Order: sequence, then structure tokens, then C-alpha cells
Amino acid sequence: MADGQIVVTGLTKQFRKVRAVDNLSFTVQPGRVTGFLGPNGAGKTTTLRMLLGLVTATSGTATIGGRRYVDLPDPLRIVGAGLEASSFHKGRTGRDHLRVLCAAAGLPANRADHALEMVGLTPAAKRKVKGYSLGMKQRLGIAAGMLGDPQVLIFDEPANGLDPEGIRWMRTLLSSFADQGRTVLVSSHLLSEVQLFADDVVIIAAGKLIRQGPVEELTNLDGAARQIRVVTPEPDKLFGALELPRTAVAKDENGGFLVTGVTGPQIGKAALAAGVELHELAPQRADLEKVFLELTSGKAGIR
Ligand SMILES: Nc1ncnc2c1ncn2[C@@H]1O[C@H](COP(=O)(O)OP(=O)(O)OP(=O)(O)O)[C@@H](O)[C@H]1O
Repeated sequence: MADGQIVVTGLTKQFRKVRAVDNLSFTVQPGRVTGFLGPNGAGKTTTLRMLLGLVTATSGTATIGGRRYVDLPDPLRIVGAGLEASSFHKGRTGRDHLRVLCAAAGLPANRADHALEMVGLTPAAKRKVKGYSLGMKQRLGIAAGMLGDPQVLIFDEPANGLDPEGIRWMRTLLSSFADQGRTVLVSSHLLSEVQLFADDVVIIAAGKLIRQGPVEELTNLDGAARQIRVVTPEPDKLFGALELPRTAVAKDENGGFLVTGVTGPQIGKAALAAGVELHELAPQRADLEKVFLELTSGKAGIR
């Protein structure tokens, strides 16, 4: 396979009355962790299932390295997926679960131990899955996706239910996969979490693309989401000189002011001209949660 780029073009899925995915197009690059975000019912799982050939698209295409999943010569060695962490046979040990998958995929059984090692589950390899914590099950799901040592990894909500320590672990693991040049696509509805582990995000709502790009760009949005924190002993003089409406200035709990609608240089220039002392002038990074809510508001809803 030339590379592990994922290309989704005009993808649509109509389930009877529900248009779960609606003319969706986006790309996912190798060597990066891409977060696939959307409110509940946005169409994330349906999109991933179409990408993996588990659901037939009504129209449009989804390709991995230029081919549809069903046309890949040896799919399990090219794409690893963890879609449902809950679908384990509870009475099996973690190791047996992976060995069964190896056998089904025609992979050598020792891949199971290697994958367990990779996700830190070796000490629990011989314990039954029913005794695993949620975090351990998530790790096992990731190990399952790694069995064929694939170029492309696709996980549905892998960080769901993990504690902060588990999330940190997940971040390190996913970025190590990306550093090896793999393509990593991970869905989530926990936006603050995606902000921690993704390089790029694809945001959808009601089956449609809302935005795609580096996390960095999204959190540095201009406009409504952009605020500048100002600390000054002479706020009235400064904001008077800037001729800002009252609504553009909000006090924060630490004695500073959050200002919207002007740039940092504009504030600095006005302060200099008015002879006002500035103790702090700091553009704030918008948090992804806020950006996401602004972008998807009114478009979510239960369908
Ligand atoms: N097999 C199906 N038959 C009918 N409707 C379906 C089917 N699968 C999904 N849907 C509908 O398609 C829409 C998108 O569902 P999907 O599970 O893809 O969303 P999601 O973004 O993964 O949501 P969540 O975060 O809640 O898992 C929903 O309205 C859902 O009810």
C-alpha cells in the first residue's frame, strides 16, 4: 500500500427515515492522530463502519490507501480496528481472546503476546476478561487492533471510561503509533480529551462535516472564541481609550479582564498612547469544548 491515507468523499448513509451520514468528505493523514468528534448520534460509528466495509454506503466512497476496505488484499494487516470494547467473550482470558482473533485472521498466535505486551496487559494475560476493569478492556480492544501490525488504526471511543492516568497512557500510545508513520483515527464525544491526544480533528454533526483541521488551528480561532486577558491597574482608562463596549470586557476571578473584539497589538498600542501600565497581555487559547459547542449548536439534536 502506497500510504495509509484515509479519504472519505461524499459519503452518505440513509437508514429508512434517518440520514445518519450526509455527503461527508474529509481526509486523514498518516503520521498523525486524528480525533473524530461529534455529539451523540452525529454519525461517527456509522462512518467508521462504512470505512471498514461493515455497512454499505448509500452513496459516496471511503478509501484507505486508495482502495475500499473490501478491495484490500490483506485487510487485517493493513487496517486494525477496535469498534466495540464490550464485545468480548467474558469467560475467555485476555490472551485467549487475542489468540482466537489471530487464528481467525490467519496470524501467528505469538502476535497475541506481543500485542498484550504493547498495551501493558501481560500481567493480566491469563485472567478472564470478565474480571477486567473498563480501562483493561479498552487496552485489550487496542491490542486486538494491533494484532496484524497494521499501517492504519481505527478506534471507536477508546478512551471512554478511562481515568486521567489511563488517558495519559492512551495519549502516549496513540502518538507512538503516529510517530511510527501509522494513520490513527479515533472517535470520541469527549472533546476535552481529544484536545489532549489528537493532532487533527474532524468534527461532524447531524451526519455533516462541520470542520476539519489541526487542533492547534481550532483552538486559535479568531472571532467570538478569541479572548485576550489583560491585567492593568487602570482598567477604566485603558478600556475608555479603546472605546470598547461594556459587553466586550469581563472581569475574571484573578483580578484580570477578558477582552473580546480587539487584538493584542491594538490593546498594547492603546495602552502606550494613553500612558496606561500593562501587567499582562495574553491571548487565551479557546478550549475545544467551547469551539465545538459554537460550531455544532443547533445542528445536533436527537434524530
Ligand atoms: N442500523 C441502524 N438503523 C437505523 N438507524 C441507525 C442505525 N445505526 C445508526 N442509526 C442512526 O443513525 C444516526 C447516527 O448514529 P451513529 O451511531 O453513527 O452516531 P454516533 O455519532 O456514533 O453516536 P454516539 O456518539 O451516540 O455513538 C443516529 O440517529 C442513529 O439512531
